[in-house]
Amino acid sequence: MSSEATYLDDILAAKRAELETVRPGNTSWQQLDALLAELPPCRDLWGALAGGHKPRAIAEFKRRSPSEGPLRESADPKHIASLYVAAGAAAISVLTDRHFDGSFEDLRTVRAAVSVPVLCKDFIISRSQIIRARQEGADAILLIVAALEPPMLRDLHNFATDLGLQCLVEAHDDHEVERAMAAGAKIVGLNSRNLQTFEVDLDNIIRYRPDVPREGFLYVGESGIQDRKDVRRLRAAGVDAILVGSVLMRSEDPGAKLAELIAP
Ligand SMILES: O=P(O)(O)OC[C@@H](O)[C@@H](O)c1c[nH]c2ccccc12
Repeated sequence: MSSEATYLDDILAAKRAELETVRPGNTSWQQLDALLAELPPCRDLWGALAGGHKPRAIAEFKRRSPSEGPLRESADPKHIASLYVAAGAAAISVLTDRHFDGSFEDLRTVRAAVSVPVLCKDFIISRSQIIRARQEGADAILLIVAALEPPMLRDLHNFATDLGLQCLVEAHDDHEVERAMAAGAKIVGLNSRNLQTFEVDLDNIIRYRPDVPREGFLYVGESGIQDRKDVRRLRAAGVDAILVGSVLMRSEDPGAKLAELIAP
């Protein structure tokens, strides 16, 4: 990790402070088993992304973002999620972090409104957050390589998997892709947005595609996707799925925009 303080560092510091006020204590495996027995099984993100016409779409519900500002602040998650699914979304990502005006309420609302897998989009640095995500109805979580030292990334990946969650593991370059796979990631995301400058470079998604084997892994292109031309380039490069948010949330008709993006 770089020594310069970045936007990611700021969010992680806020997250640590938040977690300290929660003091979850240690949950025993017995307690966890009891908890899991009460919860519905997770929906299969891998299965949703693996089949059908590529790239599959993970459509994101995001009210605002530090990089883009307000997108659709008073949006109704149930309505937007239904539009996404009708337009062909394979899965839905929901921001739950407060820097994005996200919440677990949004996650629960979306989970109840659709039958596709729902990804909890947050800055996860602890087991307690993973338990919470599972309890709130997440089918999958995001783990960010740049936010976690290798042993922690592996531990959280294993822990989430034990709870039945699938992980989208996010990298920004070839080194991080390697770390993701070393931690056991099968669904690898390449985030085209630079976390320091917020600049987006879709070429990075294409550049690092060869670093992830086509068999046994899925490769997800994340962030900055704007139009059909972008999607066509990513499709030609062999990207399995795209994660797209801002352009949909800003659109007058998010469903129509998604359908246009992923049309064959
Ligand atoms: O809104 P965009 O540019 O279409 O990007 C979606 C998604 O990739 C982005 O929200 C994202 C990717 N990784 C993250 C980590 C945390 C918060 C947000 C993100």
